[in-house]
Amino acid sequence: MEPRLTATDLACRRGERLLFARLSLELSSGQALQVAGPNGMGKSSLIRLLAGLLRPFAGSVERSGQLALVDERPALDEHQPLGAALAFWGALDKGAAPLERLGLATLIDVPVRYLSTGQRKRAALARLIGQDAPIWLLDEPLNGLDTHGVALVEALVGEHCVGGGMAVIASHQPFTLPGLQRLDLADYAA
Ligand SMILES: Nc1ncnc2c1ncn2[C@@H]1O[C@H](COP(=O)(O)OP(=O)(O)OP(=O)(O)O)[C@@H](O)[C@H]1O
Repeated sequence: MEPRLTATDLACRRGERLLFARLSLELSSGQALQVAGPNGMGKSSLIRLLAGLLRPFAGSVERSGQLALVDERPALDEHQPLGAALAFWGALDKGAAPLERLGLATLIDVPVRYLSTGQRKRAALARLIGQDAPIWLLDEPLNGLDTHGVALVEALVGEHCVGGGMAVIASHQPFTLPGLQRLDLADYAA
């Protein structure tokens, strides 16, 4: 089955505030979309709506295909060495995480709590790839990464899409990818 992600007439309310409304999007195999907008516009909220973790105030989200989410919480045991923490998920996941390419191979004995921000982000990417899901939802995937890390994420997303996957990238930073679509949340402010 072809992966697909469709949002129709979405509105999002957090607390008493309506953040955005009348937002529709449709992504299919091979496509990537950057969600941009200033702090607090609701980029993270949109990612969580698309993931099914938040209920829309109005509208609907339809999805076919497994999804994998990267946000600021990598869901790795802080007390375990990185290798063991990743192995926990590796036993459940279908794919293999490219530790060497992600710059993690020399860190497998380091407890997760000692990892730097960028190293944590790389570990989250290892989990993302391990999940082997066609739909990637990436909330600020470039945070904490150096220029080499940024280029790596751009390359990984490009390869994922060429391989038939799709990605939604919430980021206020420039993201370089051929054919990248763009949605500015400010255009949907309620
Ligand atoms: N549980 C909540 N209850 C009430 N308001 C919330 C809740 N969670 C988030 N908000 C508010 O919703 C707004 C949007 O938050 P969100 O994290 O989606 O924004 P964002 O565009 O991702 O911001 P940033 O770029 O700063 O990460 C913010 O004003 C935030 O304070």
